[in-house]
Amino acid sequence: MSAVSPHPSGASHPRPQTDPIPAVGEAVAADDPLRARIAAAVRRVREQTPLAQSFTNFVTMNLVANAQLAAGGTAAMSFIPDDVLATAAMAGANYVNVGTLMPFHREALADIAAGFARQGRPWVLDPVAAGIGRTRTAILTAMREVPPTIVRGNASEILALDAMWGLSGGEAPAANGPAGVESMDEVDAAEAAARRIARHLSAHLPQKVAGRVFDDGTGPSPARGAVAVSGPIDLVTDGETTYRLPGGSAMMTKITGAGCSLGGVTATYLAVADPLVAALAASLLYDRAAETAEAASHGPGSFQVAFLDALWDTTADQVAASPILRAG
Ligand SMILES: Nc1ncnc2c1ncn2[C@@H]1O[C@H](COP(=O)(O)OP(=O)(O)O)[C@@H](O)[C@H]1O
Ligand SMILES: Cc1ncsc1CCOP(=O)(O)O
Ligand SMILES: [Mg+2]
Repeated sequence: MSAVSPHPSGASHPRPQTDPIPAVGEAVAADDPLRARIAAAVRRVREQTPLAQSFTNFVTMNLVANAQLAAGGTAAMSFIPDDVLATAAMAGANYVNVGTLMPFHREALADIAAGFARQGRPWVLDPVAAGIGRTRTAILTAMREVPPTIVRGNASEILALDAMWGLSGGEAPAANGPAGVESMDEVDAAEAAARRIARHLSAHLPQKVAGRVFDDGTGPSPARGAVAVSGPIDLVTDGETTYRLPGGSAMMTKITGAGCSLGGVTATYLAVADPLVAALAASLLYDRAAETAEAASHGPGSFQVAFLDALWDTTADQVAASPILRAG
């Protein structure tokens, strides 16, 4: 379907097409326990208003905070290591996004990642524009030994991080490389890299993170990290199983911060759920909210407003009832 949105001036601006794309895998059954865990995470965020702290870029920081609040959480943005680590002691989870870099970020983020590992704090990394620039490469490379709990990025960023961390055992996965903050690679091209990164995160989970038990009694399962690869069909994996999440709206590519704020909301869910459920719940909430927002808007400005409202309005049952495909 490619709706052409009539512009008030009478001009028309073709909207990006959200094509129904066949995805691989078998449909997760309506009564699968995973769906109940996803619904419980969405409800817990709305009931508990968890704090997820963000060290994030200056371009989309406001949308990150507003999306976290619309999903039911609270926000705090910090940059100085002692401030970040003091706040981490009271936050349910944390978020680091390397979109815009300043000279002090290299030392600060090394201290922060080491502090999260030492304190056993869960955190999400969005490796924005991974592969671009010596400073960003040094920052992301240094995280290899003190990695996050979840990585959320587009396909090019995931491929670049896998290569940067040397996880492919020398096999250089074919990658087109990022075009700034946008992806030039297909989501499925990043599946093997995402699974390798998820297994690396699992092997480095601090005991305090791995041992978390949640209100619904879930955990500590064999705790695993998770990787979310965003795009036309999102892909989420814990390194053992891969889930594909069709749907959403291509209008998300016309607002800046869709991916950054998805990382922030993933951290909000990580405060109350295990990494896999947190990554699934956030990605599914975004897809359902984007569909609602596309139907209620006529351009990127009204889309972003409608999207925030839809993050607020989409119910736990709607998120849990989403199309989810599971592959080995
Ligand atoms: N072509 C598309 N169709 C539907 N949803 C999309 C499309 N591209 C991106 N999205 C959605 O937009 C959000 C941000 O993803 P993406 O644009 O890949 O991140 P980034 O902005 O970090 O590159 C995700 O929720 C993703 O599902
Ligand atoms: C445009 C831009 N430049 C540096 S960070 C940023 C925002 C990227 O946001 P997203 O990855 O969500 O599109
Ligand atoms: Mg991004």
